[in-house]
This record gives sequence, structure tokens and C-alpha cells, in this order.
Amino acid sequence: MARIVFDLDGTLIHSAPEIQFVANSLLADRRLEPLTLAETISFIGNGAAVLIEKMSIARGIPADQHAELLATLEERYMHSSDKSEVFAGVLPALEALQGAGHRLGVCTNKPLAPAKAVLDHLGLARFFDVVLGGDSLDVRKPDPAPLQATFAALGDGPQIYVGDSDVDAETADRAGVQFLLFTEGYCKVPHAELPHHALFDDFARLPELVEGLV
Ligand SMILES: O=C(O)COP(=O)(O)O
Ligand SMILES: [Mg+2]
Repeated sequence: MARIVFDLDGTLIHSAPEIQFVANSLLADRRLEPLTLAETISFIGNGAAVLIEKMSIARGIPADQHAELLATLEERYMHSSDKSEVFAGVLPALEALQGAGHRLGVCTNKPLAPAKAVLDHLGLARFFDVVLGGDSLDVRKPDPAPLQATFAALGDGPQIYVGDSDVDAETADRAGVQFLLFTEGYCKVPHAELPHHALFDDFARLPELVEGLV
């Protein structure tokens, strides 16, 4: 049986509207122009601190306000899961993989507490034996350490990582694990340019792709 680790934002869940909503509440506090969805998506992938940094540069917020913005963002993330949705086909795919005996985990750059809250809220928490967030270790993706720690917590067996972005492709490559690239998420680079073992745009295909790798 394999160990299969998933990225969260843009892979299991379409969370950009949620992130946009929370980020815009911070901008509204300062009477600054809201982010569009496309802008928000371009800021997702390297964790909450980088999102705050990119948003601040785009709206001229000085760096000495970043720490306070980050703390408020994390707190508001906790109380807001309504605007995220599970991508089509994810639930049956997770059921099939778990039913086949594979062990599943999540490795995200989203801070751990809101990551767990949204997994709970959307009924996904029950599938995962381990969840690591962007603040679980001192380093985050594309450093391979969080992904390696997630696999280590799942025991033995072939290692497959499923993600949506350039950050995930680099992380998998550096960790030396097989990578399945979901093409409907928030990638900043053309998919063909990223190292991957297979691409997919529909979670209905995931169980068969996994069987092909193990
Ligand atoms: O929080 C982010 O920036 C990205 O989160 P992800 O690693 O789940 O895609
Ligand atoms: Mg992602």
C-alpha cells in the first residue's frame, strides 16, 4: 500500500475566494482597494506570510505592518470556511484510495490551525492520518522537509505527492517522490514546464493514476 500526500489550496479545495475574502477584509480595514480573484490566486502558494507580503507590495502597505496583518489574517481564517469548496470528484477519490488501503496525509503551506479547521468544515478531516501546515516546521515548501516529515508520519510504502503548483513540483522533486499534478488549481507556471509523473484535471482519474505508480 502507498502513502499519498495531498497539497490543500488549489488541490483538494478551491479556497481562493475564501482567501480573497479574508485578505480584502484586511484591506477594507485600511480603506485600500480590494484584490481581484486573479490577483489573489497569483499570491497563493508560498504560505500566509508571503501572501501578506505580496498583497502589501501591491497596495503600498509598509513592511512594519506585516506582522500585525499576518496575525489578523490567521485569526480571521479560523472563522471563515464558508467560501471554500471541495473540488469535484475529490470525495469519491479519497474514499476509493482509503478503501484500497492507502494511507493519506496533507502537507500545505496554509497555517496548520486554519488548514485543520477547513478540512473539518468540509468533511475531509476523516481521510487524513497526518496534516502538516506551513507553520508546523521552521521551513515550508518548496523546502522538502515538511513533505518528508508528512510521509515519515505515514509509515512505509511508495510515496506519491499530489499538488497543483510550481511550489509543489519543486518540493516533490527535492524530496525525491513521485508527483501527480492537478491542473485546475493555482499554478503560476505552464504545467508542461514542471517535473511531474502525470497530469490530471479530474479527480475521477486519480485512483487509476495511483495504481499505475505503485
Ligand atoms: O497557503 C498557501 O499559500 C498555499 O497553500 P497550499 O500549500 O495548500 O497550496
Ligand atoms: Mg496548492
